[in-house]
Amino acid sequence: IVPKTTGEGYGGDDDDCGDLLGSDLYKDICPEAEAIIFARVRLAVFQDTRMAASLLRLHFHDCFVNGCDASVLLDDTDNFVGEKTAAPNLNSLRGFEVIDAIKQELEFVCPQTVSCADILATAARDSVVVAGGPSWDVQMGRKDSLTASKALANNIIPGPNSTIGNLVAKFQNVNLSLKDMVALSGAHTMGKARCTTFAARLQDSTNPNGPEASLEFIQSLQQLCSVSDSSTLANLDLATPEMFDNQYYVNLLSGEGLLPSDQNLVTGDEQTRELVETYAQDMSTFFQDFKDSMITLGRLGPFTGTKGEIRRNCRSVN
Ligand code: HEM
Ligand SMILES: [Ca+2]
Ligand SMILES: [Ca+2]
Repeated sequence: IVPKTTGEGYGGDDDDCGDLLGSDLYKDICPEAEAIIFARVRLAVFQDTRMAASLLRLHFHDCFVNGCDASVLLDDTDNFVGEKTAAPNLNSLRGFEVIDAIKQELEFVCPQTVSCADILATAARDSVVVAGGPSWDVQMGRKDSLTASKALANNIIPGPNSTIGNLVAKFQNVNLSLKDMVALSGAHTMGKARCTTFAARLQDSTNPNGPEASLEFIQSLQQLCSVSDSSTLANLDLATPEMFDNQYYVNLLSGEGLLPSDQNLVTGDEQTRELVETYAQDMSTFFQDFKDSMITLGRLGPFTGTKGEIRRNCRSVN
């Protein structure tokens, strides 16, 4: 395995952070692990199709903050503040119970063997597969953190009103490229967002720099969000919200991206617009780039080496 060389503690080949150990780590020590995770993800998505989106996002919000170490799963306690109450996560992240159920079954079959961080990475992959997207081998061997950082979660995860410069900077901050950013944004081909996250779109039916959203699209959002209920949701992909496909990019080209940050991929920068055009035209290029970037995302360390552990319960340190 070639570790990604990075600075700032990301990448996992410095100090005692360890490294990923390959995709067949559990073959001998917990051969049922991947089948158990897949079955649980498939069941969860069957019961609630949005769960595929939610599980994918959990892995993203984990990896951005101190790497893929399941920090996002730690519950707050009287003397510990985790990441769950950070602005990008609060009243927004879902799927914790699915991860709990997977962990419980794995602890029964092979105690303290499969890390919560590896479960997150695998559940994210399986969610994409179940929703009709590409598959890839998940590199295993992440350890679970003993800590979390609410401050970092607040600062490092991009928000929905980010400019293109902001988006690129926040991805580059964790050593992900502009291309990774555009490809990974394709995750918004499924799932939902609250009205508060796209309020800026309700005003902006005429965008001087890019494709003009149809009045119908903007009006339907205005109507949806006119009810003052902070939990009202819209589909991130208005056409195929439950399918993992390249429709998200097609929507962007017709001005029908939901989040301001989504639409900025077309209006804000020539390089990102060209990638959007490529992915809108060619699903297989999108699938290839998406899985490459997911593997890169999943390699964000530290993998915490001797400092980490394999939690028995994903919500708390041992
Ligand atoms: C490029 C910068 C990104 C921004 C600004 C962004 C922002 C957001 C926002 C505001 C929401 C709605 C949250 C809510 O209303 O509760 C959302 C949902 C979502 N995001 Fe992102 N996101 C970005 C990148 C990503 C990436 C890289 C992934 C995964 C690889 C991802 C996966 C998702 C998914 C699947 C949902 C729907 C979740 C659900 O329905 O439960 N996003 N995102
Ligand atoms: Ca983390
Ligand atoms: Ca879709």
